[in-house]
Amino acid sequence: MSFRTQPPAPARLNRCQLFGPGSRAALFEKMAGSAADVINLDLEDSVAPDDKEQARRNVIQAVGDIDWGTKTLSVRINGLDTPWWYRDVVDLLEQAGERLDQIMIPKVGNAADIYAVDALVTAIEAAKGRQKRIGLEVIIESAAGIAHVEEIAASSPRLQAMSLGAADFAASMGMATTGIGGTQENYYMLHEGAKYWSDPWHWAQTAIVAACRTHGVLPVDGPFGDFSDDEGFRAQARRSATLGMVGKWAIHPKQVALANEVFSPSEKAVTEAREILAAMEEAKRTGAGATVYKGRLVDIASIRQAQVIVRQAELIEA
Ligand SMILES: CC(C)(COP(=O)(O)OP(=O)(O)OC[C@H]1O[C@@H](n2cnc3c(N)ncnc32)[C@H](O)[C@@H]1OP(=O)(O)O)[C@@H](O)C(=O)NCCC(=O)NCCSC(=O)C[C@H](O)C(=O)O
Ligand SMILES: [Mg+2]
Repeated sequence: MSFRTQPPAPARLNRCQLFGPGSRAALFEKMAGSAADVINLDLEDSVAPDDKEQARRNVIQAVGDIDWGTKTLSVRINGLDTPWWYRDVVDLLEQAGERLDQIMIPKVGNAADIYAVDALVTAIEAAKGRQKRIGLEVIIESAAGIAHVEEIAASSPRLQAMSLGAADFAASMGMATTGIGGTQENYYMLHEGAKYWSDPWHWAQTAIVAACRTHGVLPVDGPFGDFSDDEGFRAQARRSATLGMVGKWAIHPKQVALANEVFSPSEKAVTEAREILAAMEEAKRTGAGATVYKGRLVDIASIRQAQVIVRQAELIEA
């Protein structure tokens, strides 16, 4: 480990973030009753321009009126290139109750974007005497966002989570697809006449995970657009989990169970992780730094790997 140790990410569940348009107030109770760990009430791209103000009013009322249980409650504001974002922040922080946990900033391009929102949030919190410090989460969904991903991850102590927004990311990068996440038909290698599909989201995901892990932020996979394709969602989510992401968005309620399934370690994985920790305790007792578990090497690094799984299981059990 470097002299500068890796800060822990927020210790809370973030397996699924369920989105719903702020203009569809009838969905809010259903979202609150879902099994998602995080709720994102949207003021941005799922809300038509003419509905922006009503959606903002709906969301402000819903923050206080609905029982959100123990979920993390987040509101996605409009982008900083629009005329709506400052009013989203001002009205939310002046009028919404203390139940609000986070503001999600879309399409961030550099650390200054977060600085601007942080400054506004900080001033309103002080002016209004808000007791709970609002967290921030961001979406990396542009060429600039991924180019500046590390400075964005380091930008504010308020920053809790960072998601990859595959739809806007693809558009900004000029990718030849209208698919939102998942396998892309034309992204393949050819070997002896057979096609082998590769993952065009992989490099952006690993850049996000590395930036997040360096600065103690939760890395999250964004939307999977085809909500009729459960296996496609599972495959995408499993790749994200393998890379170190902690959860995935749901843009339809049927995706919540899929995300929770993939981002909760299986009983078998938890048992193995606990057995590895026990094996290493035993090795330590005998003065060894490495031992054999089920025919394979485990050493001190294996303790850190096993702890990732055990900590996640403990959060779920709590
Ligand atoms: C995708 C939808 C528009 C589909 O809505 P609908 O046609 O109503 O779906 P169903 O009829 O299949 O609904 C079945 C039941 O589930 C309820 N429902 C629907 N959506 C939600 C929801 N989000 N949360 C909770 N419950 C929901 C329906 O009311 C039905 O209930 P019942 O009648 O009692 O059985 C819609 O799901 C939707 O609007 N989804 C969210 C869209 C959204 O928020 N998009 C923004 C995030 S993705 C994005 O922005 C891209 C990203 O930024 C990027 O760039 O990648
Ligand atoms: Mg987007």
